[in-house]
Amino acid sequence: MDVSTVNTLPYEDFVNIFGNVVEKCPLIAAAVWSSRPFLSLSTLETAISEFIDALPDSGKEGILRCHPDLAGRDLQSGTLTRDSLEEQAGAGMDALSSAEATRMARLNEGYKQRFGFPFVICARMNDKEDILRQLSARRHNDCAVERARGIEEVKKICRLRLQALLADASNKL
Ligand SMILES: NC(=O)N[C@H]1NC(=O)NC1=O
Repeated sequence: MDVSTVNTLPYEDFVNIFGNVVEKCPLIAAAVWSSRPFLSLSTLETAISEFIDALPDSGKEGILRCHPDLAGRDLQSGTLTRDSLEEQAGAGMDALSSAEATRMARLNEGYKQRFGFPFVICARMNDKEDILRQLSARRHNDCAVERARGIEEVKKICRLRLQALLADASNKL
């Protein structure tokens, strides 16, 4: 699907297609629809990024809270979104040894208790070892640093999801 097709989409279709580029935050797609026409994929990405940046800290934390834990309850119970499942499986989150799974669960819990939102990282850009290393290191940061860091990761996830959607010929309307 090319950007000129995207610009012709009524908001219902736009939200159906782009509603999960930020995990479980269709409101963001619904909001940036007003910024059409987009000159390119990167203009759409910039509109999303600017919308997120304009949110108060509580809104940014809300976005982080819409993300499932890595190797967490949703993965185990099969309730991840399709995007998230592909990303987590690609990083080997569905094939952790029991020692790794225990370590991940303990670190995720500690992180959430400290910050009140989950550890977020772009799983497509990291393998299992990177994820465990970064989770272990980032839990010592200040809350403001982690809020900003998590949002940077959300934007990376968003960019890769957008690229995949626009590359997918089956999205040609
Ligand atoms: N918590 C967290 O980072 N979740 C995710 N990251 C990613 O790339 N996909 C996710 O579900």
